[in-house]
Amino acid sequence: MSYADQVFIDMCRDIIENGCSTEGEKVRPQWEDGTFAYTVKKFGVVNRYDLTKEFPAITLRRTGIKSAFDEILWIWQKKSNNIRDLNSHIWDEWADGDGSIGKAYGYQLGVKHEYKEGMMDQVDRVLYDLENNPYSRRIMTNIYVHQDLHEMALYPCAYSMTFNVTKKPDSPRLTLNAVLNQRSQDVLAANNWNVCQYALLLMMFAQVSGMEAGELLHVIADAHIYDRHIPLVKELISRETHDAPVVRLNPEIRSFYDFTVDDLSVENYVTGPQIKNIPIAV
Ligand SMILES: Nc1nc(=O)c2c([nH]1)NC[C@@H]1CN(c3ccc(C(=O)N[C@@H](CCC(=O)O)C(=O)O)cc3)CN21
Ligand SMILES: O=c1ccn([C@H]2C[C@H](O)[C@@H](COP(=O)(O)O)O2)c(=O)[nH]1
Repeated sequence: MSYADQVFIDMCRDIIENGCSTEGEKVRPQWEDGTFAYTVKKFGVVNRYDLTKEFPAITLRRTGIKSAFDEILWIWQKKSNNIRDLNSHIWDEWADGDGSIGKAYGYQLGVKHEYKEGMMDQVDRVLYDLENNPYSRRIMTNIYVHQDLHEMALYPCAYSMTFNVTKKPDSPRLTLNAVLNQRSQDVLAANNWNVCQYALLLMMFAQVSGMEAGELLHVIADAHIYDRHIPLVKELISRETHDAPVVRLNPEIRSFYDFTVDDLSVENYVTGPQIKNIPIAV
């Protein structure tokens, strides 16, 4: 069993057995047929993944690691808010006629801000600090920008990364760790998707900064399972599991902006069958 399988199974059991239901309450999302999408939820789920041990992919079903990587490049590297720059269709429901999802995700990461060192966006600020000031405790991004929320198709869910550098006693390389703060998590559709994405982001930032990728701490305020997902999750967590896949980035890439989807390799990814057509609450 992969470590991520264990974390995922424990989290789902805890939500189903001890979570609170929003049934009959005032909720925002709806199913395609217009009925309200209620959830069973837990407040404050915290999961820790050590990337020096294995890649945090579940094997209960296949996480689209390549598509997840493509989306993280769309947000963090292309800094795009247009679905035409994305190779999957996961954002189609939230895009306008021109393909834009508004001032969300990639848009915010591309906004330049004034610092003492000059004008930089949040991504370049992180890369600058990792190179010049790795022990800073101020290396973080935040895309939950209140003044722009009214122009976002969906408010950012995974909204902040805090990077923190540590050193092992006998290692020449520094270790890059990160906290991913997420206000809201659709556990079936996107938990492992988000975990794999931010693990890959941490690996990319570590590599181009000459560091080793260490721990990813995932802090989720509202971890929920949608009502129509409950039977799917129950079946999913009863499946047999496998060892974690081996996931590598092309070690020759030296600049964050040079990574492409072809620089990701996923080997030995043995999984259970895909759950086809998971309904997504909009
Ligand atoms: N209710 C809801 N849940 C979400 O997870 C979610 C939203 N809304 N709104 C915006 C984005 C879109 N996200 C999504 C949407 C769909 C998949 C999805 O269907 N994934 C497929 C694989 C897709 C692929 O590999 O290309 C899966 O099987 O998990 C993943 C993330 C995450 N976000
Ligand atoms: O990266 C993502 C993006 C979205 N989600 C989920 C979490 C919620 O189920 C919905 C957003 O609805 P809100 O009412 O705005 O919380 O999308 C995710 O898990 N991961």
